[in-house]
Amino acid sequence: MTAPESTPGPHGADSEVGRLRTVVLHRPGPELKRLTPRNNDKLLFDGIPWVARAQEEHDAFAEALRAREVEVLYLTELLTETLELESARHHAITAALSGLHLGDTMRAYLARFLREASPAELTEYLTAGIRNDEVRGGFGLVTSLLASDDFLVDPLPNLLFTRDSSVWVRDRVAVTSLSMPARKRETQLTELIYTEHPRFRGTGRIHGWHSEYVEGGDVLLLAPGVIAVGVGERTTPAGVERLARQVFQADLAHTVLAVPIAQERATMHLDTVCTMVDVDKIVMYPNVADSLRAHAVTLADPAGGVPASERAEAGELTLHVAEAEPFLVAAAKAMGIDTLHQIDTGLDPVTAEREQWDDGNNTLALAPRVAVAYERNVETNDRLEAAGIEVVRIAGSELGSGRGGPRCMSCPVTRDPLPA
Ligand SMILES: NC(=O)NCCC[C@H](N)C(=O)O
Repeated sequence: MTAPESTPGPHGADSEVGRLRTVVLHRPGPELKRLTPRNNDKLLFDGIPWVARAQEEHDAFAEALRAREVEVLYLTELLTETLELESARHHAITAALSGLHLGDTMRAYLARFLREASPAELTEYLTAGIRNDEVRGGFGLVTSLLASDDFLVDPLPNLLFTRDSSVWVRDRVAVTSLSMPARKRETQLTELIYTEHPRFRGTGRIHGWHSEYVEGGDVLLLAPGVIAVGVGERTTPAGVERLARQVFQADLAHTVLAVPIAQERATMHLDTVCTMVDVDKIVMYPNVADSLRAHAVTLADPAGGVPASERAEAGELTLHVAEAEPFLVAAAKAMGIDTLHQIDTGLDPVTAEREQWDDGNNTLALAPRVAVAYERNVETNDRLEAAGIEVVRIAGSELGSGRGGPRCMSCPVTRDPLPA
């Protein structure tokens, strides 16, 4: 079988706010129906979403993007198209069955079963998972000893948050490496799409799911050449070092700001505390604003005359790590602007805390000064408007139960470059 022909790119993004052209979303599907009060914590949801309503909310989000002439690509459609290719099917099935919990009998049965599935069925099995009581063969010790509702292939309810499993940096895509066990398999799928789908085949890649932990929600393209990376519950110090080396080597950035954030669920990613809404404006959780600091990481001796790619080959890529400075100061310096203006979430600490929890800071910029935000964060949205930002409000009562907002739920594939 062959996948449909499609015209590639140009794809890429060099900021958070250049006009958004193409985005990858995931419409919530059967994987959300796997959530129960017994497994929701492990699967990183704070509640049990009403799936039909979550789909309605998500459709309205996609419609708001299309109304602004943004091309919406769906992850499952890309995956199904990718799985029309025999090599992709083979990789996907092998990776999904690599877990040591299966045992040989069940693994062999599932491999045969999945090989016979159509591309659309295979997409569903890979995303919604397979439960022990759903299989019709492969019975043996593992089937008998596992509980009937144990998963043989885990569901991926957090696919909804397409931001985290890949990030475009200029014309390269970084397939990320997710730290939480419940999310690890997601990047097997994004890597497959970017490797095999005709639209993306040949795209230059950095990072990868075997690399040190970096999650897309921690990566903010503050300006062309300047990337902020949160280091906390998800992205590790080694992860930001690896990413910095790769972006310097490929000449994708001149500065990476390593930003320590509290290792807590409320601040799991940098984009839960701040997101860019204009070339020089950031919406930020005021309760952390004063304490947020950053180490500017640059290439040591960047003017040494030898290109970074050659120095990397020679094993000589030395990083310079500056002393930590207040985040806004370090960011403005690296961006070459006088001030990175902060817009606060909420008016008082309690409102700010509530709206931060409900992803008030997690906005998706469609262009400079135009951002999608959850409607529920009334105070933050008012403040954004007072600062001259057009707010495109969407409902998120069900979508938000996984703790992610419009930025988390979107992977920008193409943005217009910012005017020089
Ligand atoms: N960028 C983001 O902040 N993504 C939200 C991810 C939520 C998901 N339930 C998680 O815990 O990983």
